[in-house]
Amino acid sequence: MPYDALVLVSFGGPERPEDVIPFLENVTRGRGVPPERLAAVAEHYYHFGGVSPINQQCRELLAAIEGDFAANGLDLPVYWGNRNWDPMLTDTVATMKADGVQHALAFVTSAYGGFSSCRQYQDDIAKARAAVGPDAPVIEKLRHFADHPGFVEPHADAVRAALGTLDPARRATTRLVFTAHSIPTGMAVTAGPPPVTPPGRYVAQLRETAALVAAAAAPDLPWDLVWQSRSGPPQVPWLEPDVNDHLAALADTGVTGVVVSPIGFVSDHLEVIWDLDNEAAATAKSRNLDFVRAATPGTDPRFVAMVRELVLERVEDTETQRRLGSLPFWDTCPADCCTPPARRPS
Ligand SMILES: CC1=C(CCC(=O)O)c2cc3nc(cc4[nH]c(cc5[nH]c(cc1n2)c(C)c5CCC(=O)O)c(CCC(=O)O)c4C)C(CCC(=O)O)=C3C
Ligand SMILES: [Fe+2]
Repeated sequence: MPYDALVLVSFGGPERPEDVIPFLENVTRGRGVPPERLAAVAEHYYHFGGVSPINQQCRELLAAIEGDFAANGLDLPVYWGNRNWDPMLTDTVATMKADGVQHALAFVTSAYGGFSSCRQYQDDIAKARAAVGPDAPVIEKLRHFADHPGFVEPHADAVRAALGTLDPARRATTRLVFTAHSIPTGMAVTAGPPPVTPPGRYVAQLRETAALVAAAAAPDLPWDLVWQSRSGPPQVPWLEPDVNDHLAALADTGVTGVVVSPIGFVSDHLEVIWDLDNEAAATAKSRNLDFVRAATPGTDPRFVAMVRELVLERVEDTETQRRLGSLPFWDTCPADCCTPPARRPS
């Protein structure tokens, strides 16, 4: 085993009301997010007592990975560090160094390519290593897992279960609506190694995952891929349609119910429990649409086992790679992949 640790790398979130604003400042520094948007998002966090669920979800995933490694004889310590809030990745990498870790793998809680979901995490790792100094452990990010059965199957089961709660008599007018975080269109068209094939790797992978989940869960139903949680100033174009606009448009065409599946995410963090369970659900209600939100993988044992499989496929030969899709994929992103967006003053 050429690796001596795994580090779980995630987004991070506040766990006390007084941490909400400093957290949001970390997320949006230099990114041109308007102050009104920040104030509105702060309210979403205050609605839940200033506690984002994401850190607790990471603790649970960490414990589940440790349990899975132990049960399968994989002797690899597991660490956890975030981009935006405690435990910050730089502190984690310092601890790893102090513990003698030399060559770690990183599992990032995002399945897809693109700047925010892949390149920025690699930049976070590089910055943390630079801050820790020349003896910092080498850290290699594991591959995109958008089409891994350990990710697709839990999403598909969740869609099936959600559908099961809707009136079967209305199935013919029910629709699957897959969502992911909207990103600026300029970021979408630079997602992937240049020359980027339109629509860019983020959108292409999401479309493929949506198709895989739909085919496994409900091949008879039509589906759409739409976007949620738009941020940024109104004059900057982001991926559209927004899920709320889309639900309203569906209601106008005679659709009676929707299953909303957030395939862009691995756990029920704030953008799921607020933007979907609250906002999108209210939009559906106002249009008389039956609405049910499908669960995210969380600590589904297949998702947890996937992390071990991703580690082992790195060590063993590539024949062991399990995947359901057909987009090109690789272990190591080229250095010029998913170039950073121009920084804007905040
Ligand atoms: C692609 C993508 C993912 C999926 C990949 C991944 O999982 O990493 C994701 C996840 C998340 N985004 C999150 C939270 C936020 N994202 C923001 C802002 C932004 N997200 C962006 C993109 C993404 N975001 C972008 C392009 C921006 C604009 C600013 C910038 O260019 O960076 C803001 C600022 C306020 C606002 O919403 O405007 C917040 C608070 C949380 C934590 C939720 C919790 O606390 O439970 C999670 C998991
Ligand atoms: Fe975000």
